[in-house]
This record gives sequence, C-alpha cells and structure tokens, in this order.
Amino acid sequence: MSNSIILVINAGSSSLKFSVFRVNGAGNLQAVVRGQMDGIGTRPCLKAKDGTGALLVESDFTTSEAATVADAITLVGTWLREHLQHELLFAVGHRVVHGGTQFSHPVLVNSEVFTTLEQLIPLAPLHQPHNLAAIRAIRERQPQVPQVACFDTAFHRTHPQVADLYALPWKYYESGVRRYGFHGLSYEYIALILPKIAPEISKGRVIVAHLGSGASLCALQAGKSIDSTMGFSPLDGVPMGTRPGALDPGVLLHLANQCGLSGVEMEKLLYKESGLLGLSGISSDMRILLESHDSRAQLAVEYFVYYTAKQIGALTAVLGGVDGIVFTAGIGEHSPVIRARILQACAWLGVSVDTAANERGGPCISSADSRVSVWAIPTNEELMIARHTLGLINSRKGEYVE
Ligand SMILES: Nc1ncnc2c1ncn2[C@@H]1O[C@H](COP(=O)(O)OP(=O)(O)O)[C@@H](O)[C@H]1O
Ligand SMILES: CC(=O)OP(=O)(O)O
Ligand SMILES: [Mg+2]
Repeated sequence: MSNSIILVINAGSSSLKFSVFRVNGAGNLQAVVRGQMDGIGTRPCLKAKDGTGALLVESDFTTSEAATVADAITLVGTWLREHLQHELLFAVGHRVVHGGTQFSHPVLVNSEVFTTLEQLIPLAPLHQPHNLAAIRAIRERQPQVPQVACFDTAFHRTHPQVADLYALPWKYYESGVRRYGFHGLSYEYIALILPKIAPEISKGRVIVAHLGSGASLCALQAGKSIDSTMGFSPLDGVPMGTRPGALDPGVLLHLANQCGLSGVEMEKLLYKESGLLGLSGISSDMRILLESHDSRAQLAVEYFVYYTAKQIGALTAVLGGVDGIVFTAGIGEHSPVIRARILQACAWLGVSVDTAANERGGPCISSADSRVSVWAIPTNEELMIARHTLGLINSRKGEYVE
C-alpha cells in the first residue's frame, strides 16, 4: 500500500475537481495532485498543482471544447491517465450528490448500490448523472479498483425532524419526500477544521455559506448540521448560477397548467436556465457578472446578495443567535465584493468587517469589535472524500469483491 494512491473525483455543476492522495506506510493521506476544470460552459480552464503547490498544468479550453461536465470528465480523464500511468490505484472516492433515504454514510459501490444511485438521478439531474458517469468510466477500465461514494446529503442527517419535513401528507415523507440538504462534504470539512482555525466559535452557533455555482447555507450547532437552505433537491434556498433557489410552488403550477410546460421543460428551466443566468441573460458565472456594466447583470448580483443575507437571518433564528459566519466555495472564497455586500446587509447582527482582511481573503475578515466573527475558509470536499474512502476500505478489507 505504501506506493498506492487514492483518486478523488468531485463533479459540481460548473466544475470538475480532482485530487490524488498518496497513502503512506503509516496509513496517512498526503495530497500529491490537486486540480480542477472550472468555468465549464463559461470560461473553461484546467489547472492542477502538485503537493508542493507547483503548477502541473494550466490550460484554457473553448466553451465548445468544454461545454458540459461530461466533456470535462473526458478531458480530465485523459490528463489523469497520462499523469498517473505509473501509479497503482488503491481506491477511487467520488462525491455523489444524492444519497436519498438509503445512504447516510459513505458506501462501497457495487452493482446494486449503483442501480439505487441511478434511481436518484431525477432528484439531482445536474450532478448525479456525472457522478455516476465517472464511477462507470473507471469501473470499465479498472473493475478491480474499489470505488467509494460519499454523499452530499449524509452530513445533514443530524437535522431535527421538524427541519427534515415538508408540510405534506405523511405518505410523501415516508416515500422519501424530505429536506435532505446538500454540500454536506463541504460543511463536514469546515466543521472539522473550525476548531483549529476559529476555536472560539467551533463549539457555538455558526452559519456556513457555501457560495459556488451551486449555493447553500448550513446552520452548525457545535459542529453538527441542524438545518440548511437546500431541501429535497439542490434547487431550493438561495439563487445559484443556473438555478432559481426557493420558488413559490404556485409558480410551478402556473408553468405547468397555464403555460403548458412539460416536466422535461420545467427541469431544464429550473436546473439550467434560471438563477444568475436567467436573471442577467448574460452568464451564470459570478466573475463575468461582476465585470459587467449591464443593469440586468447588476440586478442578478443584487438578487444573490439579498437572498443570501435573508437566509443568514433565517438560520440565525434557527440557531437562536449566531457566533460566527463562514464563507466558502468559489464565490465565498474568492469574492471580497460579494462577501462585503452580504455582510453589509448583516450589520443588524452586529457584524463589522475588517476591509483590508476581507480584501486579503482572511481567514478572519471581521474587525475586533464585531459581535459575530466572520471567516473566509477554502473548502476541501476532496480531502473529506479521501478520508472517508480510506476509512471505509480499511474497515472492510477483503469484502469488496463483487
Ligand atoms: N474571483 C472570483 N470572484 C467572483 N466569483 C468567483 C471568483 N472565482 C470563482 N468565482 C465563482 O465561483 C463559482 C464556482 O464555484 P465552485 O465552488 O467552483 O462551483 P461548483 O463546485 O458549484 O461548480 C462561479 O460562479 C465563479 O464565477
Ligand atoms: C449540490 C450542488 O449544488 O453542488 P455544486 O455546488 O457543486 O453544483
Ligand atoms: Mg461544488
């Protein structure tokens, strides 16, 4: 095992992230490659670094070469095969967005598990097919390599029942219509490192804003998720790159009954044409909107800020107050402007920003007199996946032959 590696694949809605970890003799994980193809469909760029931070590849693609996550899987797959050709794959860990009611922990993927995960595709059509495509592609080439699915939904299984329900007749809850919550691997990572970075808030009430192409917020009470803004599918909550966030269900009835949209057309509208893209008519990419002088682009940004701040208020009520706010993911980590605008809307909570620290990227971005401490912390879903993968394989040695 001393020379073997764990490959981690994380397919998001606008990015394909990957990492390679070496498992050393003591069974510890050491990151040797970290990369991503991001801006898929908008500004595609493949970038990877080695464990020392040295650049291994940086290459731009056209939007037709990398129009979809499926294109990115092919391009990244080619790069990884060339780069890792002399390595022995110990296991592959995957982010799988939806685990449904069946999976509340990482699981070794066999044919039965794969079929169950396929049945969840309609609940996360922007992600689940890509998550499974990567598993299938690796299985076809290297069927002997164990693959582990790690779920976005798993970390939220600590929600109290009231935060897990919709006010529908019980039979729907029993058939799986629940508020699952997503981005759980990211929240789990933040909860894991908070005691090291911000020990003063880690045992308290913390709101984590995972603001990427997909975006949600999570209320952490002593490191456990007690509520989050996404629900049954990754459509609910705050506006996103191409998803609207919370919608009055009456709008959906109107679209179906009065406008005659079919289920397939509604799915396309809600997953691919709404959110920042739908509002601006320009782009789903926050960078492009921030550079634009177009009034609709500016309105889309204002909408994003408004509804994110509104959800911080809602989760503050859920927690009975707030000790800390953490920004993470693409926008949360890299956009001081968006952070500042959201925090300005949270001034009523006693939030005061350290402008210079915010511009620098933190980690602490609140001023000394702020009643709530505020942080910008890079997430690392891939490390979480690698840990789960190694833990699961080690605990089940010898069991993964189909
Ligand atoms: N410097 C930046 N300023 C503003 N937004 C940024 C910046 N860098 C990345 N982003 C935004 O982050 C989003 C992608 O975040 P990411 O977490 O990688 O997405 P996902 O995993 O959901 O595909 C995009 O909207 C992109 O525009
Ligand atoms: C669940 C989800 O929206 O994921 P992402 O932000 O990676 O698109
Ligand atoms: Mg993501």
